[in-house]
Amino acid sequence: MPHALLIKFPGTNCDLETSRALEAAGFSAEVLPVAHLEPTSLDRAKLIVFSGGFSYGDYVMSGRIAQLITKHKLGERLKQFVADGGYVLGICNGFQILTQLDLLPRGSLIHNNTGRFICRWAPLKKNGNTSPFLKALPDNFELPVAHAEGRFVGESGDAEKYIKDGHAALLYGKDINGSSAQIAGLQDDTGRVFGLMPHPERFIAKNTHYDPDWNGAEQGWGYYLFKGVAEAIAA
Ligand SMILES: NC(=O)CC[C@H](N)C(=O)O
Repeated sequence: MPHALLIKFPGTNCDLETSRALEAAGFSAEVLPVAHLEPTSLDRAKLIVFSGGFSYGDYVMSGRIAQLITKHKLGERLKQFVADGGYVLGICNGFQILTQLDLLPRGSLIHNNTGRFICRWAPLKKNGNTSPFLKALPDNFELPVAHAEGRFVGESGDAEKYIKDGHAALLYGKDINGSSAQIAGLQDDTGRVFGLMPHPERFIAKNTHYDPDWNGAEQGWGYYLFKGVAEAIAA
């Protein structure tokens, strides 16, 4: 059974449902408070997860303090983990944290163009089919979003470049927060590092969707994201 390590910060609040989702997809899941994190904590893991929430109260900007502390605690270990074939998933606040850990293409998640926290179902679409995290999902699906700082921005021309080169693996089906090129999720060159603003862990049971029979899938769409990466790791 592959081992998943979820790193929890003060203010992380999606760790319980995320570890349940990981277990449903066949992982053994460990939630580790950042105070206990050391470079050797990564040794057993095949997947590192940064889950959703409000790490350090979203002070400075979402994810920023957690990035600094993670870098300080792990040094180069996280990069080495990926270079050795490990997988990293950042969900919502976890994606915000991942943006400055030098594991994903450049860009930031800033306040939604509405100026408000948004909490809703979001239509999503895959951009190509290179992400192991999205392999088990259809081209179009929905997941819940819940964020104030979910608007992806890059330097001039970067968002369009990420669409073309496939780094932008997941897009919104319509504009919900002002994200450049409607980017909802980004991956690295290997596809083993993936961050997304929507919450797959909130849609595991299909009856939590407003139309449970939509597309006739057995489970909620979020389940297939965790399943996809479990299958990639097993392959
Ligand atoms: N649910 C989340 O992880 C999102 C919270 C996030 N820190 C925000 O932008 O509001």
